[in-house]
Amino acid sequence: MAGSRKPLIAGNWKMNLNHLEAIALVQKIAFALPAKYFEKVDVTVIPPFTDIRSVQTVVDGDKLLLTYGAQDLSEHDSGAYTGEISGAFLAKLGCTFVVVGHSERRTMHGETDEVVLAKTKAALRHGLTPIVCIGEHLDVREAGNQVSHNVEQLKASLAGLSAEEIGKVVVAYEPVWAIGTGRVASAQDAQEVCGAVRTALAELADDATAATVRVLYGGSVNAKNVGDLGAQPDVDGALVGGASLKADEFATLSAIAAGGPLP
Ligand SMILES: O=C(CO)COP(=O)(O)O
Repeated sequence: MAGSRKPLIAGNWKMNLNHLEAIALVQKIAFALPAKYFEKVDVTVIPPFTDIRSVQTVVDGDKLLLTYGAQDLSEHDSGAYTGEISGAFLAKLGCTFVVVGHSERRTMHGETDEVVLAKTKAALRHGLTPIVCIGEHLDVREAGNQVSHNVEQLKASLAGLSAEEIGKVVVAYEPVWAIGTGRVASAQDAQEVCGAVRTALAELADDATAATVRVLYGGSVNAKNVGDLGAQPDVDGALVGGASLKADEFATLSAIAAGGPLP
C-alpha cells in the first residue's frame, strides 16, 4: 500500500445474519478494535439491507468508529421499481459505502457494465462512496487475459465520469475464481491487476486522482494472507466475504491492515 492512501477493510456479509445477529457481530468487532486502530485503517461492514437500521443504531449509540454500507442500490432515485432500494434511503440511514457490480450480481442478476455505471452514478448523486467491483472468471485468467479484461470492465463501469467523480470511488478487484473458494490470488497476481487499475484510472482521470483512489483486493482474504496482499504497492485494503462474519478474524485482519499490533 502506498503512503497517502489509508487502507480500507470492508466486510461484505452477503446474505448472512439477521438484524439481531448483525448487532451482536458489530459490537464484537468494535470491542476487539480500540480507537487507535482507526487512525491507520478504515473498517466498514456491509450487511444486508434489513440490518442497516439496527447497525446504524449501534454505531451511533455507542459512537463507534467503524462505518457501514450496503451491498447494492437502485440506479433510480424513486418510483415504481418494486423491490429496489434508493441511494437516497441508504444516505438517510448514514451509509458511507455501497458495493456496486459485485460479481454475484453481475453473474446472477445479469448486471452489465452499463448498469454498474448507472448505479455508480446513483451512489455519487447521493453522497455515497461506491465500491465498484471488477474481476475475471477462471477461463479469462487461464488464457492470460486478466489485465485487459479488468481494465476494460473498469473503463466501461466508470465511463464518462469526471476526474472529481472518479476521485470519490473505491475499486475492488475480485477475481471470481477466488471468491468463496479458499483459492486466494497471489500477492503478485493481485498487484498485477491493481497496478493496471491505477494506470487505467490515471487515463480516465489524471495521475493525481489515480494516486488517491483506493483499490482493494477481494477473494478468500483472511487474517493469514491480508498482510502479504496489503503490502503490495497498489493494494489498499480488502473486500472480505466469509472472514468478515467472524468477529475475531475480521478484527485481526483489520489490525494487520493497520500495521498491528494484533488485538
Ligand atoms: O466476494 C467477496 C467479497 O465481496 C469475497 O468473498 P470471500 O472472502 O468469501 O471469498
